[in-house]
Amino acid sequence: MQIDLPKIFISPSNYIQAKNILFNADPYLSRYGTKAVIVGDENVYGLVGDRFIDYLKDNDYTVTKLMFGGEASPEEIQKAIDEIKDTPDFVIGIGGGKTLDTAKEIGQHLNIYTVIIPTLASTDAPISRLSVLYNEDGTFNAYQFHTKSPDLVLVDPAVISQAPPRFLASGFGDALSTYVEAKAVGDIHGFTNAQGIGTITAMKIAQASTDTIFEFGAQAFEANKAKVVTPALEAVIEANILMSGLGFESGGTSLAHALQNSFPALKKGKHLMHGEKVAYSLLTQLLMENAERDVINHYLHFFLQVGLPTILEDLGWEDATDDELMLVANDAAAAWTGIDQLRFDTSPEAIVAAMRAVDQYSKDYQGHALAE
Ligand SMILES: NC(=O)c1ccc[n+]([C@@H]2O[C@H](COP(=O)([O-])OP(=O)(O)OC[C@H]3O[C@@H](n4cnc5c(N)ncnc54)[C@H](O)[C@@H]3O)[C@@H](O)[C@H]2O)c1
Ligand SMILES: [Zn+2]
Repeated sequence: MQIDLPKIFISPSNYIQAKNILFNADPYLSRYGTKAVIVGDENVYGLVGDRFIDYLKDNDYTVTKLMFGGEASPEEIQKAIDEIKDTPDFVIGIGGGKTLDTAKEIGQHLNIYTVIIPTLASTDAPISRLSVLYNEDGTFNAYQFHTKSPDLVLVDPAVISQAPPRFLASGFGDALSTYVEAKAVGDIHGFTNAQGIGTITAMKIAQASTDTIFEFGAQAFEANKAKVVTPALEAVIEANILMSGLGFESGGTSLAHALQNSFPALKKGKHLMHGEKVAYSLLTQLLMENAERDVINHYLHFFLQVGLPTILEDLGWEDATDDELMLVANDAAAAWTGIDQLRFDTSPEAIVAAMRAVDQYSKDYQGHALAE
């Protein structure tokens, strides 16, 4: 007898969020052993990483420090693994999404515990059981799926509150896309990143992420500008990282993520963060789905409030030709095999049309908003 398509929900073993937890982490880390390897970049070591290593050493851990060079590429990951001589008990990734994806790869490769410490709420990468790999030139390489999710995700809002608000806004872009994309996948009973079909649980969590951000995002953004932790900031950190992470992984990603992955196909434009690319791609998906005007306005209004891209100029593509936009659209349409099953026209022509329509809609929206 054949089984039904399995509904699958996966998650990290532990998520712990508390202000100032980083320098009080010993009780939560000691269960994984005493021999740690830590991966971070120069910037993050300077901000908190080196002090954290001192804290670990003061608490009798032995620590091997690895330097992340900036790209989660197979080459760089292999280089990091080669530097590890003596198998540690656990790996700690500290920093942004690319560093964390590298740490997950190391944990998987060495078959050791994986501890993830995001110093930003810029993506939902901390939660997932996958790493997004890139080529050295920054183009997308592959989604690398692992056999287990992180053992511990340790989130310190005091650290995250010190980062520039652009990072938090990017996290809003990534997280607000989660429900819209999961819904599109759920509508066709499509496969998710958890390698099954979605659950009501994942969909409800994705919805909760959106609701939390719309309710507390603006206040949280201001708190982040002031570099302080407030209940609103704590709420959206949980929404950007935990809720969005659980929602996207077991709910599914669709057009917006396929599209943002393809931005490098057009070899010009501004350097954008993951969540910024997702934000523009989400607006594109909403127009392709023919979402109601109130829904589009809701997202657009919020994106403008927090400085997320809503016009082509924000991407550095104000003079992009249709042929150039078609490069991106073709790449997106080719990259995701399920794309043509979505319940709306996902042809490259439809993608380009929607990208242009977003630009025009936002310009007009802003014009009217200014005139009011
Ligand atoms: N694996 C997944 O499920 C998943 C999900 C979403 C995104 N991603 C990946 O995550 C990556 C994007 O991550 P990102 O947006 O965090 O950017 P990033 O990792 O490329 O860069 C983060 C930058 O912020 C700096 N930084 C870190 N903490 C800081 C702090 N507290 N203050 C100031 N600067 C700080 C870092 O030094 C780095 O330069 C992409 O590669 C994307 O594909 C993966
Ligand atoms: Zn994402």
